[in-house]
Amino acid sequence: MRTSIATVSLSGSLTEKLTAAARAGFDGVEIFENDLLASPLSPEEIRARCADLGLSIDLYQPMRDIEAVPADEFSRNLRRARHKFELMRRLGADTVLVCSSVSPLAEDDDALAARQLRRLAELAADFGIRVAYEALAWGRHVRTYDHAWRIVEAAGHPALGTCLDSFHILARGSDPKGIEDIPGEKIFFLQLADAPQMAMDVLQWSRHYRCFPGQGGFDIAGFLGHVMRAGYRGPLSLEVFNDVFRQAEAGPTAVDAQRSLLALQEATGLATPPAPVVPTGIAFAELVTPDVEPVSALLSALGFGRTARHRSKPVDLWQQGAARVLVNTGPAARRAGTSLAAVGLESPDPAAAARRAEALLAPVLPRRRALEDAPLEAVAAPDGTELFFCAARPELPDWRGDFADLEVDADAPGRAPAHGVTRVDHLALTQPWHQFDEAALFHRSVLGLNAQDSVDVADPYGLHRSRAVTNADGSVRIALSVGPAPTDDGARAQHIAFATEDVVATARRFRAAGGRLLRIPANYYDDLAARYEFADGELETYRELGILYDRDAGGAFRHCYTETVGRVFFELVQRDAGHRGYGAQNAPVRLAAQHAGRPVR
Ligand SMILES: O=C(O)c1ccc(O)c(O)c1
Ligand SMILES: [Mg+2]
Repeated sequence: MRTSIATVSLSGSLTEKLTAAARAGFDGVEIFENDLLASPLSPEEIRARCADLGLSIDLYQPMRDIEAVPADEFSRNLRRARHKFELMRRLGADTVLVCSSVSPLAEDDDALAARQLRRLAELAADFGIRVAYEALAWGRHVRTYDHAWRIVEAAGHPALGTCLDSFHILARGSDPKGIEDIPGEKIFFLQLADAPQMAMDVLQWSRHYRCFPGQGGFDIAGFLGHVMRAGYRGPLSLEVFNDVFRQAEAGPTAVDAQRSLLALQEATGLATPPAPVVPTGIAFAELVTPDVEPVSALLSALGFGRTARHRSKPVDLWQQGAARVLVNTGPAARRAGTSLAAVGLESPDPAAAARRAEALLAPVLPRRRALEDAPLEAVAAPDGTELFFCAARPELPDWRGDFADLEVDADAPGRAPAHGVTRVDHLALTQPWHQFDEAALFHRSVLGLNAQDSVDVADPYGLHRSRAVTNADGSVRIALSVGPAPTDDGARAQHIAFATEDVVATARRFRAAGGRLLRIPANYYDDLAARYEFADGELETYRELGILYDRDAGGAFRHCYTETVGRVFFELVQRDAGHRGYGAQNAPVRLAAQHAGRPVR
């Protein structure tokens, strides 16, 4: 279907918004009046710019406080409307949105509203314009879509129809099934927005927290199903008022928006992009570092062995059990400092995974490879992390073949789980402040992972939000989080959590090998003692080592942390099979301990 986006959803000047919308593949736009008023371009120039960019102007909006008012007020409203219709003619826009009145002058009189909207539609028809009447959730008298439709029906004019906006309908808890009773050709326009579930004033909710479909808590796919069954054939248009998107760069926001519509159309059967190929494991995590000594020291103390070296690049493979860490000291390291730059995802079909990613607008990365290297398909996540799709099947070319084995003597740490690390439990990636919702949608739609609920985590200097995305059996877990300060994205922490079946034993071996664990305050253990009953000596052991403890219905979660190198630190995790969390309970204590251990900012 045709896709459209309201200019209010993107940041920047009108020109920047239009350019971003066109580049992201939108077919049209809703021009918001404020964007036009603030633009130095004339309506004719805006029209020409849109035409050059291949964008149609699908809607002009909003026209406010028109209907159900005293006669003298209404004649002033008609005068105002005539001005706007003349403007729309210059702009080449043929549909205007009229939202239900919030004016104290408006009367609770549907017959009057219908008569005046009919009069407005007659005037609009003279200009070849259609009027789409929308119920604002906070309208003075008209707040529901069925009420707005009753008035439109009573007015009975061909140039008057209704505009359905998913936010207004779902935020009020209206049953969207009744949409199917509206004739499709009378639904003149459809606006889509999602929002996180919140208990707050609906106007504030709408003006600050709307997000793209799939990023909030509404069933937008179910909603769209009703609209399609009603027979609507106009564009799918996004109208998102959001404090973060207003500040973020328009280009990436527009791509995020288009991705949300692709995923939505897939969910409603309106489009069939290549199916998701869900990753089946973490093949490797790749660190880049200009400072290889502390990274090597940490990995050695954790029980990893340097088992292989890339044949043509300055990249070493460190391994323990099925946990593999690539340490890259090449040019990227000098740019980025020590950071987690790439993740190898085991994929049952890497080529199909890449096709899916491309169809969902993930930037496909050039294959940087030497002649003999396995051709790895890779895309960039919103935070810049490179995701490699690695063959999980032995008969396909494998990244591992690019590495030549190093001599590892029988007793040295290496492939055997020397200190008890068996695999990667999860990766934790702090996102740039404005990309949290985008990141969750990206990992769900591009990779086919499931997103868990978002949790708030208090840091001494602000609030973090964290949301995990996982595959069904938990062999791929990525914890996405966002830090407190909008400008403070210089130090976005990242960590790799390694699984062990005995965190106490692994932690002890780590310490014996010279590793240092993050110190946790005694108050934390006093609180643990109050909350849980432990076996004799168990709590004392945790206290001694700095092991944190959490529990849910599925079992226990025990974990501890190493010191930080650059942006990166490591975690050791002992997870009972049924436990689904990541120690969110303990994260404030961990964050405070990490702040205490180094200067803040
Ligand atoms: O917040 C508003 O006023 C507003 C205006 C126009 C719309 O289409 C809408 O959904 C909300
Ligand atoms: Mg709207």
